[in-house]
Formats: sequence, C-alpha cells, structure tokens
Amino acid sequence: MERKQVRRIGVFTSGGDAPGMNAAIRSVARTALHMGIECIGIRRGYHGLINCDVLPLDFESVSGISRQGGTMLYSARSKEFMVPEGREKAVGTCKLLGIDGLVGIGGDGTFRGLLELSKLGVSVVGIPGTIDNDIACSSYTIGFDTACNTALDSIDKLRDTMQSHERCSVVEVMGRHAGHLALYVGVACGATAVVVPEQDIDYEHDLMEPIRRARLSGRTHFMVIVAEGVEGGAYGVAEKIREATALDTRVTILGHVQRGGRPSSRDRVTATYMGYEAVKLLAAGESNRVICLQDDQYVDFDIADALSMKKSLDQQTYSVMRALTGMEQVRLKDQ
Ligand SMILES: Nc1ncnc2c1ncn2[C@@H]1O[C@H](COP(=O)(O)OP(=O)(O)O)[C@@H](O)[C@H]1O
Ligand SMILES: O=P(O)(O)OC[C@H]1O[C@](O)(COP(=O)(O)O)[C@@H](O)[C@@H]1O
Ligand SMILES: [Mg+2]
Repeated sequence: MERKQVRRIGVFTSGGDAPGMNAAIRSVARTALHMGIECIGIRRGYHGLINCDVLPLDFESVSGISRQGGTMLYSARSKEFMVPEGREKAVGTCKLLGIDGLVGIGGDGTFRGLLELSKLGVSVVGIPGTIDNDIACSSYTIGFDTACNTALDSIDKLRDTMQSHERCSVVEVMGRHAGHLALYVGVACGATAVVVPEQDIDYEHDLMEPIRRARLSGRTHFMVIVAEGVEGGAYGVAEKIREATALDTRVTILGHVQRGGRPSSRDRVTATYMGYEAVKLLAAGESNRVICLQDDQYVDFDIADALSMKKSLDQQTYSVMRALTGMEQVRLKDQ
C-alpha cells in the first residue's frame, strides 16, 4: 500500500518546561519547511490540542528563539487529556487541521499522552525535554545541562555566605521522583553529602560522620544537596543534621529558578539534532517513536518500550560522589 504523504505536522511542548525547548521547536519547524512540510505550533500542550490553540510557524517566526529559556509555545499540564473524552477532542483537532503527525516535546507524562494518541490513529514522535533527565532510553534530556549550571551558580553563592557564618547549607534541587540532577550537581559543587530518593542511606554513617570528619580536619562550613523527592525534603534532612550535630543549619529550596535561563550550548545543540531527527521520522511514515541519545548517537525507540523502562541512578557517578564526599570512607573504616 502506498504511504500517505506527510504535508502538515504539529509541534507542542508539555509538562515542566526546560531550557532548550525553543531550540527544539525551531529545529522541528525549519526541518519541516526544508522538507516541504507545513508546521503548526500548538500552544499550551495537550490543553491547546484539545482547544485548537494553534500558531502556524514559518521560517521567520522561529528566528532567534534558540537563545531564550522557556517555551514560545507555552507549556501546560492537562487533566482533561487524561480522560478518553479529552483525548477524542484532541484527535478532532488533528482531523480538523489536517495534521499528519505530531512532535511532542516533554517528559514521561507527555510520552504517555503521545502513546494514547497513537492508539487513536495519530502519528507521533516524542523529544525528551525535562530538567529531570529521567527518560530511561536516553542518556540525556534537553534542559538538564542548563539546570545543573543554574543550580551551581546559586550554590557557589551560598557557599560564600555559609563559609562566612560557618554554617551548614542544605540545598534542595528539583526532581519529584528522580535524583539525577541532585547527584550531578552534588559532584560538580563538591558537596559534603548528597541525598537522593533512589538510594537509602544510613544518616548516621553516611551524613553525620562525614560532617564530623570534615569538622575534625578543620572545615567549618558544609554543603548538603538533597533531591526534592527525598522523604521530608531539605527541611527533614536539615532537622536531622541539627539534632545530630548542633550545627547552625540553613535550608535553600532552589525551586523553579532551575528551569529558567538561557540554554547552554549542549541543550541548544541536542535540541536541534533531536528536532531534526523527529521530523525525519514522521516524514518517513514512522510513528510511536522517541528520539534518544545513546553513546553519543541519536537513535529512536518505541514509546511503549521506552516508558516500560525505569531509569536507575548512574552508579558510577554515585560511587564517585561517595568517594569524594567521604561518605564511602566512613563505611570502609567500619568494615
Ligand atoms: N497516562 C497518561 N495518559 C494520557 N496523558 C497523560 C498521561 N500522563 C500524562 N499525560 C499528559 O501529559 C501531561 C504532562 O505530563 P507531566 O507528567 O505533567 O509532565 P512531563 O511530560 O514533563 O513528565 C499531563 O498534564 C497530561 O496531560
Ligand atoms: O512546575 P511544577 O508543576 O511546580 O512541577 C515541578 C516539577 O517539574 C519538574 O521541574 C520537571 O518535571 P517534569 O519534566 O516531569 O514535568 C520537576 O523537577 C519538579 O518536581
Ligand atoms: Mg516527568
């Protein structure tokens, strides 16, 4: 059977925004135009798809957006799309506009939505865009690098005042369910300890002892990084430290500041490649794929397979962090 020609595609951003999403939008629009395909921007994620909130994209309308944080198409979390009636309306918009394929830029939730749309006959491709870096089939998600650098800028500043006042800083980094960002930031800032939801720790051995050892060797300020998803969050961890060590402890929740700012070169370039690959797949008649980075290569993966995998914490990075913070030394001495 002859394949239907792809003449018009849609692109949208969904879930938590991430620096680099604009570069992905630009790449999708320009690659499509380059291939003779029309590109329609859908605003406000699945909410916009349900309500036909659209913005046709031409070559000029995506000019100069790569250097901007956020997303020119806005992002949203849509409850209506979670029920079949909402999804039927979204399919109705695709039919009304004659959309032959959709590129969704977002995280795991967005991909679950794409999978549902594909079951209703819409061709879909996902691009991983989230500062959480929690998509199992891809070693990298757009926004992670910029978010790490933003967190580091703040932590470097915090260090100055913590050093002056000889305090213990407990910094909460984003990640509802994932500690990738916290771990990476912890290694980069030379933290005293890092606490993530994926790894149980023995607070006395893994947190209080490294602090005491550092104090004994002359250090008078401490930096503890906590992922948002850890039970009790940064406040819970700070309370434990205060009780066990009587240190003057201060909590900083970095929050949404981590999601903003000018995207780094890594995020812009990765987003550009992924946008290009996504359109190529749709144009070739493919559907139900996620663009991934694996061993420095851009590859694609079945969405259902991608969603069935859970991304575990990088054990090499975790081991390096433990060795350098002193968390591991305490254990070895005990054995
Ligand atoms: N299981 C699902 N079925 C259909 N749509 C979903 C599903 N999970 C999430 N979505 C849609 O995707 C949106 C974004 O998901 P969310 O988890 O908030 O962000 P992210 O895509 O960044 O992980 C949700 O608001 C919802 O509209
Ligand atoms: O913007 P909101 O709704 O406050 O959500 C905050 C959450 O979004 C994130 O920034 C990104 O998560 P998603 O990519 O899954 O949307 C998480 O790190 C954070 O826990
Ligand atoms: Mg998510």
